[in-house]
Amino acid sequence: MSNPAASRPALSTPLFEPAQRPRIWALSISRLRDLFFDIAGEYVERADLRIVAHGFEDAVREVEAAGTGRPDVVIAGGSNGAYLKTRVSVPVVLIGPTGFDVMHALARARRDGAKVALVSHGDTPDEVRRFSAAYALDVTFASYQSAQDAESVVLDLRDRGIDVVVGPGLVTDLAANAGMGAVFLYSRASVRAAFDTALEVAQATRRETVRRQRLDNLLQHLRDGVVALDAQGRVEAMNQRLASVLGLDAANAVGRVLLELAPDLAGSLPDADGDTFCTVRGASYVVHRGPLASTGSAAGTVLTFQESRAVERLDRTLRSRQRVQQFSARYRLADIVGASESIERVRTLVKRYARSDATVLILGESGTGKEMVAQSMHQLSARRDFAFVAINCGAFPEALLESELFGYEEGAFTGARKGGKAGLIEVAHRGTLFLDEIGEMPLSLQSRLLRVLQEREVVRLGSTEPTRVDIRVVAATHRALTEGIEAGSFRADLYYRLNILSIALPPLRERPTDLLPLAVELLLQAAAREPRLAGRLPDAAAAEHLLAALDEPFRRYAWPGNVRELQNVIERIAVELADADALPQDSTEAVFTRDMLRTVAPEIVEPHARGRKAALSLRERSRHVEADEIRAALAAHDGDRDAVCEALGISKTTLWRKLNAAQ
Ligand SMILES: Nc1ncnc2c1ncn2[C@@H]1O[C@H](COP(=O)(O)OP(=O)(O)OP(=O)(O)O)[C@@H](O)[C@H]1O
Repeated sequence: MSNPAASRPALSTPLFEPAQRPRIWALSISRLRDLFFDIAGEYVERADLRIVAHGFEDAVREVEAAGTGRPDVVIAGGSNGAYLKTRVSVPVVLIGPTGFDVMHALARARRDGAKVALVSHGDTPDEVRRFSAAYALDVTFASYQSAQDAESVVLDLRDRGIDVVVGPGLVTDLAANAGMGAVFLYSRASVRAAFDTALEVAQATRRETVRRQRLDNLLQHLRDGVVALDAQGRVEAMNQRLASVLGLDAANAVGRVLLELAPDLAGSLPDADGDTFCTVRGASYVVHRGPLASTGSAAGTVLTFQESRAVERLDRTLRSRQRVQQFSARYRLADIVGASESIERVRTLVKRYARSDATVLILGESGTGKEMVAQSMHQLSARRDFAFVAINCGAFPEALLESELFGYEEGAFTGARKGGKAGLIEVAHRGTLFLDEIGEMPLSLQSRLLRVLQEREVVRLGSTEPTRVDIRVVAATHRALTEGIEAGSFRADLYYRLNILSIALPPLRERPTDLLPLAVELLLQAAAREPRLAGRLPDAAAAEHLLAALDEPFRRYAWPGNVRELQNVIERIAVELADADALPQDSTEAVFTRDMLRTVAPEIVEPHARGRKAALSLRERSRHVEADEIRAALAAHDGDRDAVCEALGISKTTLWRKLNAAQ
């Protein structure tokens, strides 16, 4: 079996596709051309080879006229090669005679005549002189610099009695014309060596060209303006982006001093490596300066120009993203407990409205689960992968609510954070914005919110630039907004914008069948948080068994605080249960739990009993304890409400409510 790796070309000598073979031109107007033809056949597979019968200025013209079809490298000998080297824009490989060539040519010349001259372009190489001395050869050395020179050198040698001339093509052609003997200096080996070198140079040039093109492409694709400068501040490369910013032609800029091309930049570019702000033609840029090191030459500089606005926008997006992580919906539809007809209706509406993008108004007394419904709807909607942002419109003073909702630019007001801040409307982009207690929103903000709903754009405080937002708004209220409209505290047009779809949440007292299932679920949740209850309430059946005796007093109670109030009662029961040594296993159970209820919430068991006052004061006491705890946490967290909510495991709304409830 053949080994495929063996047939693979070595990496250092890549084989080019026919269309990509290096283009090599061999240029000569002398007998050198015959040698080119002789060995060209050996290279046709590896190069796109052309033998051109031109030399000197004609050859330069031919090469440059070829444009993109220009050779990658040219091969030439003698004075022609030296002439081309400084005049064509591609590398020139010179054919040089080997020591063997010289020896061989001189030996042949001696056979043809007694007096021999070796004519070389430029100075005669030292090794040739040494060789000739070592073998006591009687050889005259002569050299020429240009084609014109060559003729007079040859004629002079003839006049000096030289019989045979050894030299490059042009010299031997002239010698033959002058009736002298002529021995061509170059052998096949020296031409072959030149071809091999040309191939290597061409391949390296090709690789370099490809690399340069890639780099150039990369440079052109950058959204920032980029310029590379040499140690003297001259442009080595500039991308189109920066050329447009500076109003320059990128190609013409290369080789010229940047500050002469764009004098406006003088004084505003960074002096050392780092960043600075600079204004170009009315727009502000963040300019970064970095070193451009290259071996063998003084270090240059690379400057990148980033539009300040783009940096700001990016910063905004990043900040928003970070905040989005804090804004996610915890509740799902399955968390909504209850099998009553009214709760089933709520579930149906949540599912239906989740498919729509229209604004929803949720109506319901405090603690009926309005936020839970809003979160469930978000979770079921196509926006579920984006933020669910909730804000209690009654929980903040007007100025704070405004900056929280709409965000602000740096310097918009005293104390405005550096870099500004995205408002919650922006944070909710592509997600849901839940405006709790919308009825409490101050009138001035109602107008701004209305504009956001109409235009789907938000303008930060202190800014004039609107930012597009794609949000779904869900608002909630515990009081009839129509009353607010009549009282002049709520805008009618905003009400109609909000009340497109609506869900009314029934108070707990209107769905007595949900009481026990809710109590069971809440007790299991409380037990899960209470290590002393671990294992003592293994499942819903055990919890239901324990709470069954409370169903009847629960049904008689009005639950003004709805599910939240029930939650508090169950929480207290859980604490009592945790304190009790063991749960009763027999018929004393009902007495046990009712007694417990009487202790933790006497107002439920005996609504009109004397104990009510005491019970209320008990509730008040617990509220104060909670509020004190929250205040202590706020002090410990330097007033950072988010941190406090995180630490205490409560929502911002709850935090606000608990603080207010104890007032
Ligand atoms: N049907 C339900 N099933 C389970 N838990 C519920 C249900 N309804 C409400 N809750 C719980 O009651 C508490 C209050 O719910 P939520 O905060 O959603 O009410 P709200 O109507 O938004 O209250 P407020 O108007 O006071 O802000 C939450 O802890 C929630 O988990």
